[in-house]
Amino acid sequence: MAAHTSKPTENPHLQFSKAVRGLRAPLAGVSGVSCIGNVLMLTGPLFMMLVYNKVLTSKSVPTLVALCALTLLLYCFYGFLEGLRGKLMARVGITFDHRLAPSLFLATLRLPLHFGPHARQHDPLQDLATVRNFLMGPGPSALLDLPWIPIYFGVLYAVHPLLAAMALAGAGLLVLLSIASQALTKSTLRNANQSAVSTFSLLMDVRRNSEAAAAMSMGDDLCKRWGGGYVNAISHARDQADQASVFGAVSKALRLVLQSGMLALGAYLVIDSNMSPGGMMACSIILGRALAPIDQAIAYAPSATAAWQAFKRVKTLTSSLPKAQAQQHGMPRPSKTLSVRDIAIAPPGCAAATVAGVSFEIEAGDALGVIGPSGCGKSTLVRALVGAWSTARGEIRFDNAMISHYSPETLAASIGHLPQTIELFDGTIAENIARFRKEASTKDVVDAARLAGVHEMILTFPKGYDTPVGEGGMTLSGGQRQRIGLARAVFGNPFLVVLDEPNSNLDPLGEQSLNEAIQRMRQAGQIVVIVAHRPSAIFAANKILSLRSGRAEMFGSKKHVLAALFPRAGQPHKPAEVVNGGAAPAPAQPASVPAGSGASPAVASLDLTRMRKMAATQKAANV
Ligand SMILES: Nc1ncnc2c1ncn2[C@@H]1O[C@H](COP(=O)(O)OP(=O)(O)OP(=O)(O)O)[C@@H](O)[C@H]1O
Repeated sequence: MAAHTSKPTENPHLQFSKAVRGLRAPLAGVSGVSCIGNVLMLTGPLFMMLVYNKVLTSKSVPTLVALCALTLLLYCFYGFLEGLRGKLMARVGITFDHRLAPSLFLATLRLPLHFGPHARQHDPLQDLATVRNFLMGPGPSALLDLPWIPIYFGVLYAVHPLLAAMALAGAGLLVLLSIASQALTKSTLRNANQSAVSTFSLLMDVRRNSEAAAAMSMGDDLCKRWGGGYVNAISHARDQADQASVFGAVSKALRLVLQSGMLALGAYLVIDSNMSPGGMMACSIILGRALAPIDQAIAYAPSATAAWQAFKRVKTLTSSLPKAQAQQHGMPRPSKTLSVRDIAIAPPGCAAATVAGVSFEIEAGDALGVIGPSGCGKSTLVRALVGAWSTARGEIRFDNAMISHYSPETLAASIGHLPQTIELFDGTIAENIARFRKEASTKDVVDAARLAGVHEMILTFPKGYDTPVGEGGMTLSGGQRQRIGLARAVFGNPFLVVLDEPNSNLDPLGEQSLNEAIQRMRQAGQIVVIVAHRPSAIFAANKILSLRSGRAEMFGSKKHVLAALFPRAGQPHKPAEVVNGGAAPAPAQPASVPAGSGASPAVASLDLTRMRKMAATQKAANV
């Protein structure tokens, strides 16, 4: 059974259904092996019966030797089949995992974008591991033996109906015990899982923010908070173990009672001349064989329940993630315009929009500066522009085509993004710049680094482009991370490059490189969107979108917007092109913007003096 990996771009739900369907054939094979194995399990009782009834009565040593040889052969074959069944189940588990893991990895990436703060409740890859481990363990084999119980009962019935009745009553009791055990452990298991997930999330947060925790001596308090969830998870695990051991002990005792009861009943039937002593021994063994799968099912019930719950969680999650929309085949890479039409954006997991009523259109060669006070929605807007967050209303179009009509490959090649929090991944500088694309050439990586003005800086590292950046880029300084993040954003000359506060960690040299890079991208016919707090970041921009309280306040050429926002004394207030079809800027009370965020003036966070100076410089330079 060759394990093959799924195409990770497919819908996770589709991939899940495929993986489940893919289990059918191998499980049918394992059932076939189980079937032969269970027939072979009758070897022991038959051997015993023949020894008692034939060999002992005839006192024939050759018959005994022949019987022993045959039994040995059959047991060897049985052993081979058991081994084969175990190996097959291991491969079933691995194949299921391989088919789902890539799409569940992608689903994990999308969780925060879809569920927002509730994303931590899901850990599909951990759930997949639970299912895989169950499939690879002895649990499924025990379950596959269950359908054979009636056949053993049939054999007992053929020997004597009373034996079958007794076995049936015992099996019924064991099944009831198993159902009660499952019902009781189910909620304990769910609670244990929830506590474990929340404890793990906090642990990850602590690891990520260890500097702040250490600097402010938050360790003890964080430990108390983590400990609460941890103790909870552990006590759930203890409850579960307690329940399992009680049920296990009761079922074991019941089985022993049944075994002895069966012997007693057999002895009574022998005394009554209704059965031979060989038959009595054989029936006792058959009963043991008939009850073994039930016993095992009880033993494996907790892991089976955990695997079933994990399986259902993965199923629910994959079906709740948005499906990829139909893409138009052969859509070329965009090269002309970016149009935003009356969009509203709600953060993932939130019902209310924090940005609404934003419209603008920019063309190849434009650089748009997005300005406004903290919390006015700049990052929210650019997250929607790059497709990380979806829009609740309105449209974002590249060259007049909806963004969703482009294939993921085309979008990946057409969009570059430098987020506000620079997120580098554990790998080398070259790998990070190349976005971990295996097929990226060294030339493309160096070109991107040159464009971002970071090539010389990279060469100063002892290992140059092969320098490992560490987890989250921790071996680099903030400014170095930002400049490498810029190189990653411009890698492959994407049509749209979105930079969220790209100069927040840069020195003057870095800012100069940034502005030169923006100028070069404009000349190359790319579109650059820059979110800015510091005026120097929008030096190379030719258009400005001013946001206020989640609404577009002004949009137009930089000269006009800056003149409108910062009129000089005595200078006529020349209004910029007004958005929303000529309507006045919307009142500063958009949907659900938290109170207080609209209180500050539109560009209060920008340094007004520097901004005025810049407006004058731009006017002189006529940018
Ligand atoms: N993931 C989120 N979930 C819920 N609300 C969010 C989320 N991200 C942002 N917000 C809210 O949306 C509003 C806009 O936030 P955004 O980050 O877009 O502002 P910003 O203009 O980029 O601010 P800054 O200049 O400080 O970076 C804020 O009120 C913020 O509280």
